[in-house]
Amino acid sequence: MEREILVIDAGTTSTRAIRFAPDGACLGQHSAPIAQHYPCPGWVEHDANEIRDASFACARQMIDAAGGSDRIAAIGIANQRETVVFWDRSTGEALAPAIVWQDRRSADLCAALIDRGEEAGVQARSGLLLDPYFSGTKIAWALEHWTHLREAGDRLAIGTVESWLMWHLTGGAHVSDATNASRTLLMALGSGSWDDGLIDLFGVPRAALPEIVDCAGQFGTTSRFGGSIAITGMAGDQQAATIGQSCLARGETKATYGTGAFVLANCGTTPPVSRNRLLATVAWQIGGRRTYALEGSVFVAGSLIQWLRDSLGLLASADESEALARSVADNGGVYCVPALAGIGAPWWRPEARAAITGMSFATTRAHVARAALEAMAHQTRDLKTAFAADGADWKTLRIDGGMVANDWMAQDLADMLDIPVERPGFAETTALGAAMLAGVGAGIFATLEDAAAMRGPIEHFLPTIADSERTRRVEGWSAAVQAVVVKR
Ligand SMILES: Nc1ncnc2c1ncn2[C@@H]1O[C@H](COP(=O)(O)OP(=O)(O)O)[C@@H](O)[C@H]1O
Ligand SMILES: O=P(O)(O)OC[C@H](O)CO
Repeated sequence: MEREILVIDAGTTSTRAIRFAPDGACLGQHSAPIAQHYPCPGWVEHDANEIRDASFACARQMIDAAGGSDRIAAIGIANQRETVVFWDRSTGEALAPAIVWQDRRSADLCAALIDRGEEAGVQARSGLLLDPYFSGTKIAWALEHWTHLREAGDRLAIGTVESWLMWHLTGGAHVSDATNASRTLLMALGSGSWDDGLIDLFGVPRAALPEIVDCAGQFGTTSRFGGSIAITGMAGDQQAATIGQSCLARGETKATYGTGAFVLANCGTTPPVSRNRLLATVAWQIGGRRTYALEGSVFVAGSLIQWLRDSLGLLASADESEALARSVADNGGVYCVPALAGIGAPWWRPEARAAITGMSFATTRAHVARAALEAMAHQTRDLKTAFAADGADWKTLRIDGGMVANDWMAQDLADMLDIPVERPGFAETTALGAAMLAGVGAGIFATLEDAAAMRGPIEHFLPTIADSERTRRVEGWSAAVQAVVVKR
């Protein structure tokens, strides 16, 4: 019997372990929720120990189900990106809460750096923008406000979530893969190394940072689950999904609709330069050679549906949004701009706040639910315009993530983008991409193209609506979005 690949996918709201056969068949999965902590408005924290312990408990369960560590050929890791962990090298203990990608606490620092005229230089070197989303200003904030981190001196280790998990899996390897490193604001995009100028700008002690490594290779072994297992794949979750969607050729594009929504277009082996406030990022690095992507990051996607359900009590379940959207002929003039955590690409306004516009006494919760789902297509369409202006127009869009179980939304994306939309039968594309990387790193596959044989069947959604209807809806959305995008 062929041995399996185990993936740990440490996401924002949950972490999971998934078993794959080398042919791509999913052999089992187990997940655990991750508690979200909101100590102040705009702050989002995780307990780093919980991420580690829950991820490893899921992994142990799946390894036991597989029949023990001997049955596992390799481990791959995918993770929520930008979230930053601080720990003590001598004990391995977390020294502070993990500051999550959605956290806005460094908004003032970003604004000050923008006012000082730093953004163009930062973008030219890192491919990113000055937004609290990225790890660099979160680290700067933590070092300024949490004095015990500075006092830890040489004992301080800083890393993103894969780095934290790798440390504990291997018993002390301090590494980060190039995709995760490319989200920190500290890496030079062209060279794949830490950038001294950026490190100085954010006041980060270089010795606290991990070594930047490939996404596939022999990164170390773990004995946590019995016998020794090699860890051979590692990538940020959105880059892993790009690989899992087999966006391996230039121009191929995917969109993942989970807590947030993230669109990545393969841009080949030269770092792209955005003139339309998209991000340039590493898609993967293998053999020291980087493939790049342009990215549009939308901060609020599935979390909008969760908010309608949990905070407003407007939905009984996330699934109900589909039945409600279908129950009305149109949105009744209602538009929802989900800037609940500021608004990301292509506007990048951390101070923007959400709005539901166009309501009357005739408005029902079905109209609001429909407007919330429609917001996904509208936000994606705005990104499509920005990508096209940056020379990366999409011919088709490959979609995945928890939200795309919603057939109505998948069709609405095809209708509003006016291109075919492809949805894989197997939704866990992030884990699949990490398994593909681990398979390459373990030598099961020679290349990612070979590993793409793990991908299963695809379902297609084709545009059906008239141009006039699309135009009418776009005009309504544009008016609503203009009302929330606060000019600096
Ligand atoms: N049928 C559905 N319609 C709309 N949204 C959904 C549906 N099912 C799940 N969601 C949303 O998808 C999100 C979960 O997706 P997932 O990819 O698991 O997220 P993440 O990996 O970011 O934790 C939740 O925010 C949930 O509200
Ligand atoms: O955990 P997810 O799937 O919402 O992904 C989060 C992203 O990596 C943030 O950049």
